[in-house]
Amino acid sequence: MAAAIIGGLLNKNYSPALIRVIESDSKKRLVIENKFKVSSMAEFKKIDKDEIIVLAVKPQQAESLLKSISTEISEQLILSIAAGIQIESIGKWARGHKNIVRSMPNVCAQIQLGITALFTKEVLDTKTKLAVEEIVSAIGEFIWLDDESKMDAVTAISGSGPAYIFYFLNAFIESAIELGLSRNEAEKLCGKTLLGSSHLALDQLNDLQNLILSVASKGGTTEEGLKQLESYKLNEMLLKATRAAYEKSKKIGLEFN
Ligand SMILES: NC(=O)C1=CN([C@@H]2O[C@H](COP(=O)(O)OP(=O)(O)OC[C@H]3O[C@@H](n4cnc5c(N)ncnc54)[C@H](O)[C@@H]3O)[C@@H](O)[C@H]2O)C=CC1
Ligand SMILES: O=C(O)[C@@H]1CCC=N1
Repeated sequence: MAAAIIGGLLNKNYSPALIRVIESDSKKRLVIENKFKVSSMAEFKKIDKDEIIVLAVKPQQAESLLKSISTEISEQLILSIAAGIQIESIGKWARGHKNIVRSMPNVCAQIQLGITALFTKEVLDTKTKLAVEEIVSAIGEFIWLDDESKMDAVTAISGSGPAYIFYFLNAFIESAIELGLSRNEAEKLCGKTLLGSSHLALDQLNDLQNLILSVASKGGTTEEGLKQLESYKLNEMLLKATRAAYEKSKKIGLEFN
């Protein structure tokens, strides 16, 4: 995810000289240096006052990392993308640090079509707020949340969501092959169907029922397909899947708090 953010910033003409990467894995560090031409190091050295620290390690790695750098940081802004990790925990591990924004982007950031939710308990000054918004705009769109507890739902929906869509697309392709199409034909037809449908739906998200009706002719083929989706209760499956991800996000938060 950090690489997606760096790629987005460079794409927006950010100077590589403004970005420093801290990556403990030497192989990954080399890849990042070669790909993005940014400087990188294995661990934190001195951090300037106006640098923004993007916390992009796995939730399980956040505590030890923050504790190890807590003496290096003063008022710098920490922008966390770690799933489940609450602002209170980040503050505690960073010795009472306050200047924290919690966020949840998604993997579509890799092509600057991500959506990021942001939350802070602080009243950010205009310059800091703009800087945060500039970072997340580099990877797509963003929304500010009014309550940190919503972050668990966001994680389950737009954070994990791309994986559900990829899962669906994979199954869709497999079905197409089962019906006699070649893999190439199946990938092209299913991929473009998902892309076109997404674009069409984005303008009419409050009227999806009508869009469904516009495809499903009375007595036609789509009706038969939809009947199967209904009988296997796809909507209930989706609710179960998102609820499980939501509960896991809450559990991570409680585990580490
Ligand atoms: N992958 C996704 O689609 C999304 C991930 N996230 C969140 O983003 C965070 C990162 O996820 P990924 O990029 O998938 O994980 P990742 O494992 O690919 O990246 C984390 C990187 O941090 C490095 N690292 C770990 N401890 C370190 C330390 N002490 N000092 C320096 N570097 C250290 C690791 O070597 C690794 O390269 C997670 O907290 C995840 O919850 C959020 C939204 C979407
Ligand atoms: O699966 C995860 O835990 C992370 C958070 C959202 C997407 N990936």
